[in-house]
Amino acid sequence: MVALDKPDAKAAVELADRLQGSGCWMKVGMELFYAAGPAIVRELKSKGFRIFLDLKMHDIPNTVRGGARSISRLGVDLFNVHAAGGTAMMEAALEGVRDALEAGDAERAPLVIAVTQLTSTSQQVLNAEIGIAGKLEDAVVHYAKLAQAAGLQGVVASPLEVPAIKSACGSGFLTVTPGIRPRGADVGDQIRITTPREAIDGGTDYLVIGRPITAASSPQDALDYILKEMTES
Ligand SMILES: O=c1ccn([C@@H]2O[C@H](COP(=O)(O)O)[C@@H](O)[C@H]2O)c(=O)[nH]1
Repeated sequence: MVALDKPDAKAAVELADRLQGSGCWMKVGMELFYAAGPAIVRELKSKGFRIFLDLKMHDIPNTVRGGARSISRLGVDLFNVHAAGGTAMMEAALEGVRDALEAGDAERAPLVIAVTQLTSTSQQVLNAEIGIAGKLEDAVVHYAKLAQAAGLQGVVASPLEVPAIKSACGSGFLTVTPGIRPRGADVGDQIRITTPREAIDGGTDYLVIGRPITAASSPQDALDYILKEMTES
């Protein structure tokens, strides 16, 4: 999944066009969606891309239900909420999807997954700033189990936590993992990272990669390099 973190529709579509035929999903996050709105989702869908709408909803259940209803009408393939919003909020997201289907406003149900702990969060920040005690991996697994019990199909986590999530929730529970950095790439604000190859070896289902592709002088070459690294034995 390529994180299309671009400031406007023009820049996003130019980049997506260069990655046509790669088989990649496009991840539309806050920067692009707040600038370009639902139209960018429709445009990318019309070009054949599968879409992860990464808006990380975190609000009261009624608001999330309405948000999920609207997102489902857009025809995205996957969207997310924060597991920290709790069970009632996650269940409300699924109710919103059902509302849209029952009203005939959506053809298919998008997958709904939950953010566990952001990949920019360190063990130290989790304990000392956020105020959650214990091991970060345990907090991630706790959120994953909560999301699964609420009926969600998977979670966003670091690839480092995938083996623990799969062991707690089963291999069919989806893991979508940002925090991917090819060897030698600029780490930026990411803390819990692996290489693409390590993420695959750890059993992740979907890799989310932004700047290592989108900030490269040739995004196509950067993607090819990553795909090669992923498939080499
Ligand atoms: O825990 C999370 C949740 C979401 N993200 C998003 O993934 C991409 C990563 O981009 P890079 O440029 O490869 O760092 C970005 O859109 C984040 O909003 C995340 O990184 N961590």
